[in-house]
Amino acid sequence: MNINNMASKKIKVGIVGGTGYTGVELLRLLALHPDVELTAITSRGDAGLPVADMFPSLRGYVDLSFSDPASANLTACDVVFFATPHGVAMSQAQVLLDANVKVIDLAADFRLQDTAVFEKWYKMPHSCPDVLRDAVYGIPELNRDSIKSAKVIGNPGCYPTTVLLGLAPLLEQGYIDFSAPIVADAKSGVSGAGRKAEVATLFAESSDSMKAYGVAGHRHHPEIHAQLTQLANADIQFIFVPHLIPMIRGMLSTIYVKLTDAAQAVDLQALYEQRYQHERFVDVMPAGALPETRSVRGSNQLRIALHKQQAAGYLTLVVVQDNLVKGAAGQAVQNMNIMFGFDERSGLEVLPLLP
Ligand SMILES: NC(=O)C1=CN([C@@H]2O[C@H](COP(=O)(O)OP(=O)(O)OC[C@H]3O[C@@H](n4cnc5c(N)ncnc54)[C@H](OP(=O)(O)O)[C@@H]3O)[C@@H](O)[C@H]2O)C=CC1
Ligand SMILES: CC(=O)N[C@@H](CCC(=O)OP(=O)(O)O)C(=O)O
Repeated sequence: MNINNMASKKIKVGIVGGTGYTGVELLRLLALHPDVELTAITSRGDAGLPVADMFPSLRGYVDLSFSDPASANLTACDVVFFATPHGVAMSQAQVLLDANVKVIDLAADFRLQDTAVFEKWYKMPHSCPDVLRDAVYGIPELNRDSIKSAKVIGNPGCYPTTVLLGLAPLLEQGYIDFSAPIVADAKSGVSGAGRKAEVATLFAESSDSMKAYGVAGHRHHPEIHAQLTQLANADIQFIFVPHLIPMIRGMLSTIYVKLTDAAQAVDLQALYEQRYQHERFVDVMPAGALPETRSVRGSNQLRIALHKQQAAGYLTLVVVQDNLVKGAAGQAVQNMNIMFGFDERSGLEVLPLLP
């Protein structure tokens, strides 16, 4: 599609992996997007099934049926979202790019520029390093200008979005004392693990319990580390521990940082408010507020609160988001809006659901 026509004409959108949690979340957001025509939604096992038969929440809004990924007419789209496991998008990206189709991958295929690091953590070779080189890491509040002209977006992991947006204002000003490691203690609802059947996410295993996991190493550590290093222009020590908690959606990250002497004389609350004042989807709450995951459920909002820590010189940040929205599908739609010159808020002005 010619970029000059974009304001008037709907773009054709394909979703590979329409039966998973981020896939159905993309459908929920895109079904009401004024500039989008849903064109192809894939499933390997349920090709031919009307989407609304699997997801009654979409009855009356999505009248397409699933198509098999091998026969779906994805090259007729303007953009294709991959809401699939790691490794799927990179196997198809070049064919789509050759057909002038933009790609937004919700998995990790285009997040890590260092292919050796990707291969170590994802246990597979990277099949298209050339495409990766031109891909943009899709956090609009940090990379908006690059996203505008991107053809391929590596949509961030859910945990990294909370940590990076939580720390960006301090890193940009050089206000973190790197003599102590940055610590991020993060919690996710079970939808973060996807819809596929797994013992760990069975009701009886996860509904009345809480656990840390990936303590020895989680694949979001190198993703966060790479972005922090870039933002800080310095190598930093970073400790990250994710936890699974008994709720369906939502993510809360508590981040502990040591401040430089200079930062301790600064009004950091004012710094954060100023840094994010024009960002529709980042809310800096009043100093000392206690953000709750239910305050963002179903919305693309991410909320941050600053707390001066009892230990001298430390700051604690509490960040919440919905892992399926700002942590995945909502951020992907925000990226699409920027890539196609739409209003960044289109399809995303959804209020959080409470209670
Ligand atoms: N859940 C979350 O909170 C977040 C997830 N992500 C990432 O987004 C991606 C999707 O996650 P999520 O929706 O939770 O995962 P799900 O397990 O819920 O869904 C995966 C989807 O991929 C499809 N699929 C699986 N293998 C293939 C394949 N080889 N070719 C084509 N389609 C395939 C499945 O459909 P079918 O079997 O019908 O073909 C299904 O629709 C993952 O990479 C995940 O890491 C990122 C941020 C947050
Ligand atoms: C609760 C839970 O299991 N969460 C997932 C992270 C979801 C996500 O963002 O994953 P990707 O980086 O794989 O896209 C996990 O820790 O594996």
